Amino acid sequence: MTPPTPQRMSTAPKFTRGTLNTYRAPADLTRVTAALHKVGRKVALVPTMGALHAGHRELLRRAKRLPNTVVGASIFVNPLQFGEGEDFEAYPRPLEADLDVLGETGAEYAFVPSAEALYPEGAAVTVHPGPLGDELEGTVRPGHFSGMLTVVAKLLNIVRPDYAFFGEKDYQQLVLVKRMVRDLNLDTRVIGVPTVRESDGLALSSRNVYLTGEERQDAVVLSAALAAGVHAGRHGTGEVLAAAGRVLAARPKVELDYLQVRGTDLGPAPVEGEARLLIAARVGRTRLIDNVPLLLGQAAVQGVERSEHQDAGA
Ligand SMILES: Nc1ncnc2c1ncn2[C@@H]1O[C@H](COP(=O)(O)OP(=O)(O)OP(=O)(O)O)[C@@H](O)[C@H]1O
Ligand SMILES: CC(C)(CO)[C@@H](O)C(=O)[O-]
Ligand code: BAL
Repeated sequence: MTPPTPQRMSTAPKFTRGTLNTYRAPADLTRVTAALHKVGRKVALVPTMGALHAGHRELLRRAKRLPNTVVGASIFVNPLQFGEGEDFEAYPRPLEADLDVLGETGAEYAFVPSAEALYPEGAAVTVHPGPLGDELEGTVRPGHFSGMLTVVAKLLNIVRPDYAFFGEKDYQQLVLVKRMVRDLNLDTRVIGVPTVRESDGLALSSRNVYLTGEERQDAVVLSAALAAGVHAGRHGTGEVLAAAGRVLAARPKVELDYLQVRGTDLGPAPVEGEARLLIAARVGRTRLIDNVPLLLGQAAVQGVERSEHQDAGA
């Protein structure tokens, strides 16, 4: 039997772009993915806030590599994760262009709910992120991670995806989503995807469109500082932060919110081994975040030796 694709389902999609069907009502999409599961298909979800760029395309591309899997994305600018004075109203919403991108990448469904459809009675019951929700991004954006986890929990319950893809660019988000899925026994495998960057190192972000020409040049200091930190990994956390700080000092207009070394689970940094270096800063009125993996202590020396060995064609 040929497995049904969403466009052959009884719930009528709003319109079609290539193989893409767009659903606005949560119940319609739930019916479609349940039917797909019944015939043995897997489902992958890429949650987004739209304004799609090459970072999102990479998430979709990775999802498309899965066998026997129907891939789709949600586009929803979630009011619950924005604080007062943040850019909820200004956030770019180029829906038609986004649906074109999804069609081009071979996505088969887009979930584009309204706020009324997702929160018909408001949001009285929400997900509590635990202590990590108040650290790093949480210190600057109180309540952000509760709002983010609440909408992600809802999306996972509506779509029931076997796989959900998240970018490492929002590393704290990725760690918290993984933790929520474990702690609440949600039946989805969360897959993290490395950050896609511009050729000068700037992490792609929907918010980059806010930057003026001069700010765009300043913004490169975030990834440059992280690269300097990684380079200093063998000397330990103190030297990592000092090296990154020296690079940041060259762009005094960039205002640092935080620069921290943490463990890969965002617990305290280890003395030795795998860690994460995270940064958040304001460039003009735009707030940007970035992070990279790094090796600390002797592990960094061995890491360099290993990659030199590989470069030598061993
Ligand atoms: N440069 C990138 N590389 C890989 N994944 C990314 C990148 N940018 C965003 N993502 C991922 O895409 C998903 C949707 O993110 P979102 O729609 O908020 O885009 P964004 O570019 O991160 O926007 P924002 O400016 O709000 O941070 C998230 O999982 C996010 O981590
Ligand atoms: C995961 C997400 C779609 C939830 O609104 C958002 O935080 C994002 O785009 O990273
Ligand atoms: N990309 C993370 C979502 C947010 O900044 O609200």
